[in-house]
Amino acid sequence: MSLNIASLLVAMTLSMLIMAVALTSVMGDVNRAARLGQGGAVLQATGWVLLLASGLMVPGGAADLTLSTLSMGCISGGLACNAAAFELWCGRTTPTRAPAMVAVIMTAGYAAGFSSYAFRVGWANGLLAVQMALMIVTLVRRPAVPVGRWRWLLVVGLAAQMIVTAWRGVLGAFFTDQFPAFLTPHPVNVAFALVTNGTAVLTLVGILLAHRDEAARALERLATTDGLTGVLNRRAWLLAADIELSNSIRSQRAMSVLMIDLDYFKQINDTRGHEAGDHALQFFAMALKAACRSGDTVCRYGGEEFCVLLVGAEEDSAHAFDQRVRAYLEDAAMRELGYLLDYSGGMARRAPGETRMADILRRADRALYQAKEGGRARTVDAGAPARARQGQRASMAG
Ligand SMILES: Nc1nc2c(ncn2[C@@H]2O[C@H](COP(=O)(O)OP(=O)(O)OP(=O)(O)O)[C@@H](O)[C@H]2O)c(=O)[nH]1
Repeated sequence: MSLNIASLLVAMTLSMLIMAVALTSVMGDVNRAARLGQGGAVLQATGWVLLLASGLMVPGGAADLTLSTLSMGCISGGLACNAAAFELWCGRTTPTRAPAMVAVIMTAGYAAGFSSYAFRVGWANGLLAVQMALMIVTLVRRPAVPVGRWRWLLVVGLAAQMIVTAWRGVLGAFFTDQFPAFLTPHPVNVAFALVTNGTAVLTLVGILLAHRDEAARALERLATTDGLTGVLNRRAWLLAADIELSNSIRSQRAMSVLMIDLDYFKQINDTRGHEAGDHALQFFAMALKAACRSGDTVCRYGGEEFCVLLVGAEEDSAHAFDQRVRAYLEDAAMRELGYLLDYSGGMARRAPGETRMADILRRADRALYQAKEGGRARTVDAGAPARARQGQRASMAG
């Protein structure tokens, strides 16, 4: 039986090692969260190798103390890495330090109390169970970004591992005669080896799925946002605008569009360089976003052209938006860019019965052209025709 638990632990360690190596080699170039996940897998596998190696040393000797302490540091450090990885994947940008602090306290306490078997087994397993509880809390809390159902799989695995780990600690600390050595074939020890192995597999699956989720999100971001300014690109904005147009028709809500073209932008590029031009575009996109209310959407329509969809905005609030942006530019452009930045704008609103975004945009574009023709640095309001043309009404009915 003692051979069985030893072989179980060796098999578990081997599979952890294989998974850690596979994980680092198949994932390629990865972000911080995935690196932490890989680091966690490598540390835990190393911890178990060291723990098994410590069993070959003279019990209680210096080598046993060193290897066992290092193994505890690796195992709990690995859990702390995984906890941080899961937090990042759940969209929390600054992971809590609690799991890492527990790892440090556990390893230090383990080394200090190593001479007492009951203490070190109770202490180490108790605090490892606390780390698992912290990871469960991380995964159960509502994520800040959409996360797949994989996290519930991990929660179940971690909960099982936490229970057997805590139970193992209680046995070692208070019922030492039932669990007098690392390889004692107590059912809880066997369950511990099996569950730890199962959770390691689940963690690997979780890491890969989370990595896939994140790659999908990154792809979506790339496909929908403008790389330079971070606002929506034209395609994504037009999709969002169509949805908003339907909402606006259904709820009889107003909707305005402001089409913007920066004035004399070519001069900025020509006199200050392309990088300064890029910086001006970023600054301007930020100014537009800052002036938006919740629900409004900004896009880079192309080159130095932007479009803003003002949800629920009648004439007054659309003009107020335009004024806010102009006031901000007047106040901040010189300070931030070292020169004045201005724009021409064309504004249009949805007419009653109007169902095509293209028609609203066409009016806004015409108004923008008039603003340019009129001397720039102004916004022309095309307003909303009293009612949509006959053809538009027909297409609505169809
Ligand atoms: N730096 C930078 N310049 C860009 C980018 N996209 C377009 N441009 C430049 O924007 C300039 C637009 O020039 P024009 O269409 O003549 O417009 P303008 O100089 O603003 O003149 P008006 O619109 O008539 O006031 C061109 O020089 C483009 O190269 C970009 O991503 N970065």
